[in-house]
Amino acid sequence: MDLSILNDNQLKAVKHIKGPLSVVAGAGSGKTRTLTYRIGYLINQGVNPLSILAVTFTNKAAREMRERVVELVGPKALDVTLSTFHSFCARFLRSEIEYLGQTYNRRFLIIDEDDSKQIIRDTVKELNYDPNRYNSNRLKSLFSKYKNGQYDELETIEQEIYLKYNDYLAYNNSLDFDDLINYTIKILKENPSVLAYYNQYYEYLLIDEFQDTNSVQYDLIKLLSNKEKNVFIVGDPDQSIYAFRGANYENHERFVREFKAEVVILDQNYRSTKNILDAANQLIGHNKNRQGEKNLRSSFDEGPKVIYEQRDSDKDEAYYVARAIEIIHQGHTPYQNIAVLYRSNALSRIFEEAFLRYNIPYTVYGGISFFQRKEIKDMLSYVRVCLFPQDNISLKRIINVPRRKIGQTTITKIETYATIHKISMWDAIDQMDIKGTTKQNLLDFKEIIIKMQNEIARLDDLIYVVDLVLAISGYKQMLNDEGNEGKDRYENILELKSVFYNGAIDYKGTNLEKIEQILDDMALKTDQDIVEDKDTVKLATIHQVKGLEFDCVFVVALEEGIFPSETAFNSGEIDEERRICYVATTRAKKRLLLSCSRQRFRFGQLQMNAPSRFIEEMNLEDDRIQKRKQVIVKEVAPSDFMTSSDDIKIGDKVTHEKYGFGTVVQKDDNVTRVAFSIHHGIKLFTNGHPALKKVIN
Ligand SMILES: Nc1ncnc2c1ncn2[C@@H]1O[C@H](COP(=O)(O)OP(=O)(O)OP(=O)(O)O)[C@@H](O)[C@H]1O
Ligand SMILES: [Mg+2]
Repeated sequence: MDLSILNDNQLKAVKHIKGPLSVVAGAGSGKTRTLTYRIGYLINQGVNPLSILAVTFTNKAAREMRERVVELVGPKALDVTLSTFHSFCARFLRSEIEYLGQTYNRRFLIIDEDDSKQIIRDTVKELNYDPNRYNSNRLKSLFSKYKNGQYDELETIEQEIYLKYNDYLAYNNSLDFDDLINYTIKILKENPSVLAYYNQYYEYLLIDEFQDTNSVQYDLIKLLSNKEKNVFIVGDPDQSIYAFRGANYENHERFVREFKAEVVILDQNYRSTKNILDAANQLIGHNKNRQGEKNLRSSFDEGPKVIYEQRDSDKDEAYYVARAIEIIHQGHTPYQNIAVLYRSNALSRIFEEAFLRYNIPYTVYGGISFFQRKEIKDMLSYVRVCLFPQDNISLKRIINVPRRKIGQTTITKIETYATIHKISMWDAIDQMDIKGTTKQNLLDFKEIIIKMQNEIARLDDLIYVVDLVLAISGYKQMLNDEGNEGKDRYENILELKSVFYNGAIDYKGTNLEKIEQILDDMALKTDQDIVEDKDTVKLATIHQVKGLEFDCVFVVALEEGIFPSETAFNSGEIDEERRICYVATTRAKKRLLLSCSRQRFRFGQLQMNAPSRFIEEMNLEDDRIQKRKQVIVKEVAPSDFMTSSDDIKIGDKVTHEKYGFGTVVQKDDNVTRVAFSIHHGIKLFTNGHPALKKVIN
């Protein structure tokens, strides 16, 4: 292992063996690299790889880190536990969940966000509450916050839904993502012998992207660390962008305080050119209450200037980006080294259209992810039911897909019977008294599953699991009958084969044991995990590219109301938005292009937006930005306006005593929305508000 490529502070961190250490460092300063080398260094110093637990933010990052460490020290590194918090907890619970008592057993199902929402919807319906008022999206995020300790109390009806939702999960031996972490903590807290075992087992903990841990994860780290406290955390408080999930950038200081940790600061950036880094540093300098303020230095020349472009319409902006990509691509930058980043998923569409037109190959992160597709979930549910026929949630998904004349009424009847008799639906089918053909249809279904079970157990290569399920279930026939759309879905399913293929290599044990691990992995996939390394331009939200880097980055739709987002009202939230923008700009290695548009269709309405304040804050050397500052000042000359404000309509120019010149961007029955200059952003007024004066051109 060659340590000479590390700088002094990196080396100091890598060589730190005993006791807690916090590496606080800016973007691209080699935090992740330092953590990777430290794992290698520990192993070289004779530390048992089994006693090392390293936590990364995504499964993909974990896989890449494992590959790197294997390169550094060889196959011994395969024994290191390298996973996300959720995967670690899933693994822990697969062996320890029975400590929770009767309700759960090891064969639990991990349900994803969509499943959770569906169960909440069903619960609200069953309790006869208004599904609009008790909207499943809102409740899901509320329950999640509640489970994470971000909320102290739920209102009475919410509490009722919450309890019933949890009962349903427990009854069906299933856990949502939040449960994974909470139950792990619960077991460790309540069972000193289990805690002692894990404390003895894991002697070294390493956490990447520490700035995005929430308090529950923090508690878990604390529990897992034994009295030696060999805890190594790396992170950048300026890149903390998961406040909405309870992440707290102050955890760094808390860690240093509570663990009495040593601190190492890295301030040499090895990713971006000087121009890019200057812009990023200027931007983040506007945040108040920064923790561990640092001044990042670039290791490179100035490089090309950061480019800023404002277009008249969102479509124009997308075409501008497409053309720029073509030029950059012709200059020998592969598509895969280019990323287009935006604040929220909905903004991708207009760029996709432009890329299609220009024949630019692209991949969108997120959206409907591969593993959320119906056909993929159906396939996995079949496999689940083969492994665990008692899994009601999976069984319900596929019992009548393809159609087997088993209607919703029958399914509900079986479920009710099963609940009353405290048995699974699978067992209920045998015991229930059902008439004629329906009974036969149900028995036929069971027969299909039993046949699959037998065949899967006998397979000598797991790559055939998918074909087998497709054929025996009749799913393939069903897709065949669907024509073109069926063909697409069939192709998606074929992609699953590689997952089983890889899983078969990665895991040991019987077919069933391997499949069990593969299913867990898939349940815990994140957006970053899905995108393959094809030569395509990556379209992504900023949250999805944390920790990654690209030669060329476009940050688009940089407009007041979009980025910073309209919902970020107070200065704390604006600071979070600014950190998100900082993450975006620091993904770029060589080129950074910022763009926005004057008009944009959003939520079905035409909206006028001012350029984001963040552009000005980057202090770019760009005449147009300087000129715009002057224009704004000039346009608020007080003599040009009349006083009536009743007839203000969308597109009108207005002025306000405090906010100056602005444009009306939206108006409904009650409210007028006005976009002011970058300093003030979008403001809301009741219609006819006297403070708004229309400007006569
Ligand atoms: N000492 C070094 N010499 C040369 N290159 C380095 C050095 N340290 C790190 N790098 C390179 O710098 C880039 C950024 O490193 P890395 O991703 O580890 O930074 P990071 O601090 O984790 O960034 P982020 O804050 O975005 O997570 C990588 O391409 C890495 O290989
Ligand atoms: Mg990193």
